[in-house]
Amino acid sequence: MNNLVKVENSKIEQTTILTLNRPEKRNAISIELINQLKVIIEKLHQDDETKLVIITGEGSAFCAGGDLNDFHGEIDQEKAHELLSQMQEVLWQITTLPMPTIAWMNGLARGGGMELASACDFRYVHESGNYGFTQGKLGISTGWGGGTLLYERIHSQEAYYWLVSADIRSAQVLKSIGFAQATFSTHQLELEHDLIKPFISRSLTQLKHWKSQWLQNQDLQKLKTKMDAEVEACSHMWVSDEHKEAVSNFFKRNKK
Ligand SMILES: CCCC(=O)SCCNC(=O)CCNC(=O)[C@H](O)C(C)(C)COP(=O)(O)OP(=O)(O)OC[C@H]1O[C@@H](n2cnc3c(N)ncnc32)[C@H](O)[C@@H]1OP(=O)(O)O
Repeated sequence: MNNLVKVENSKIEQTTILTLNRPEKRNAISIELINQLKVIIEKLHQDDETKLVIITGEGSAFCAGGDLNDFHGEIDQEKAHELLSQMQEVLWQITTLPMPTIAWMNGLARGGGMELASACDFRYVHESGNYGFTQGKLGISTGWGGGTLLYERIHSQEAYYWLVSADIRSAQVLKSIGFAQATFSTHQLELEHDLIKPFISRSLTQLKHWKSQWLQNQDLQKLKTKMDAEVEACSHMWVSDEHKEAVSNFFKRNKK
């Protein structure tokens, strides 16, 4: 089995780094990748030693969103619901992990890649990347619960407008609207990076306490209900002609 998600555990720093590992597909999330992520995140829920989880991508991209070969345009509403639910469950499990999580966005992100980043507690973005909730241009909405999470991360009117406009934004803009906490310029993720050091210099007990406080501050039951509603809404848009055409245009564009 290919490791579509690489897992590195630093015993000294008690940090686990998950690297999406399909650089040739810009780390698009396939069904197989979802299955691997599910197992890894489940294990982290039982982990009493990890202080910090970092999610990043191999190569030039953080994540190009759902793999449009698997999440293709011809599936029916029920199948779309089933597939979207699987990744929504992964996002939910990431959101509720008992330790802090960082999306280390090493490069561009689109669609579901932005949803995945929204499930993390913090987002640090590469200064040369560009980032967009582009679902709107594909005739759908966010569908993994990441739109709901976006409303938790930035001002609600800003979130609303970003989802409608579906525009692609720079790292600087992400920081200015509060989606990203900071930008970085390095191409290598080092645990001694100034953005990561504050986390690993705290004790496990402190970090778990702050994470639990962070989760208590959100109404998790309501959040889950809203994420479920998002999956349902997106699954109905999945079968629209507009969406089918957008997916077909993407593959035609890539064949040129
Ligand atoms: C609820 C989930 C909703 C979703 O996430 S729907 C998907 C949203 N994402 C997208 O629409 C992104 C589509 N991709 C793109 O726009 C561009 O590929 C992107 C990410 C800007 C990267 O551009 P470039 O660096 O120029 O690379 P490229 O276009 O030549 O792509 C390299 C190879 O990766 C593949 N790829 C990129 N994004 C993919 C995707 N989402 N699903 C399936 N395959 C994808 C692309 O087909 C190409 O493969 P190949 O080399 O032609 O075999």
